[in-house]
Amino acid sequence: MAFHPSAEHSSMSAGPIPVLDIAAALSGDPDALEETAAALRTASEETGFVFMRGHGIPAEQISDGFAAAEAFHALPDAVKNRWPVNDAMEGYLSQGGATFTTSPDLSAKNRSDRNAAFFIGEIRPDGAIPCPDIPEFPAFRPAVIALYRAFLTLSLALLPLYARALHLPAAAFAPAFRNPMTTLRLTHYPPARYQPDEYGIAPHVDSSFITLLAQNPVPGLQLRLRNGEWADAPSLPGTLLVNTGDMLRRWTNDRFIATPHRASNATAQDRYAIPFFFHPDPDYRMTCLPRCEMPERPEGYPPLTPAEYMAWFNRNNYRHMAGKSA
Ligand SMILES: O=C(O)CCC(=O)C(=O)O
Ligand SMILES: [Fe+2]
Repeated sequence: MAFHPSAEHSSMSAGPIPVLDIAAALSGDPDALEETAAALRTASEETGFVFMRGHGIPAEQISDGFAAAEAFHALPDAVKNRWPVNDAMEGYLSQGGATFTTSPDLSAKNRSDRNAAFFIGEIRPDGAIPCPDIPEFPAFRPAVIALYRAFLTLSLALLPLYARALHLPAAAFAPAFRNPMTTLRLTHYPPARYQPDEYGIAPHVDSSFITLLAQNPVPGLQLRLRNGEWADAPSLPGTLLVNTGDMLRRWTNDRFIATPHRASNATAQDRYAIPFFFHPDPDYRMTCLPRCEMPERPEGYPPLTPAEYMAWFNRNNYRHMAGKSA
């Protein structure tokens, strides 16, 4: 792993990915908020991925999440299929159920993605997290709920940083995230020998505003740099890997980039991944953010709601959603 510390924390990077310590900004120090937001602006304009340190989520909560993912996927199919993935994208999607194709320039003719995933969907208006209780595995629900809540709390706490990174008032995003669309995904990539055009997860950009990805001890994630080359994401213990999704890219009129990425498991061990996808409220109309106007597209993209975006995204990526309109 290439790791180049320097005097300025804002200019550290791990391989191609900048490393940002967010602790001081999250503590409410206004100078730290500005300094960290400036570094986040550069990372979001140039890389689209950033390792965040000082996020405050205990390592134990994350390792409990990985243990839950591993134990869930080890359950017999008959147990996992008690919660087949539904139209709200909640539940178990067995291998063969998805081919990521919403980025057609990246993945025109892919085979099915070689992963299975369990999706824990939207938090309910009363605050409940829709995670099933698995009698065969009682630790599952508490571990998943703790991690979901930690990721949700952190995502909300990052909004002032993203707002300042865009030169907006710190509270600018608050009205768009009153009841955010969020999904926690527990993915299993078994060891595999891949055919051409076959991946653990095919090249794609995430649908999200941002995605938080639990730091993964097993390699396999690659991102496509702006020069077109695919680079390995290094492992950086104690951090979270945060990337800009397509909604934030579109909302900022391409000022922040959504970087294509893909994952495969070429190791001899099982690989698990835990991304948390954070979107604005389903019915919030995203119109071009102030200061993101550009001469070639002065009004930005046409207004769009996350619900409309997700209907398109799910229809095109997941077999059971094909042909569904909302
Ligand atoms: O497996 C990984 O490391 C990343 C997974 C991913 O990109 C996704 O689920 O959207
Ligand atoms: Fe992704």
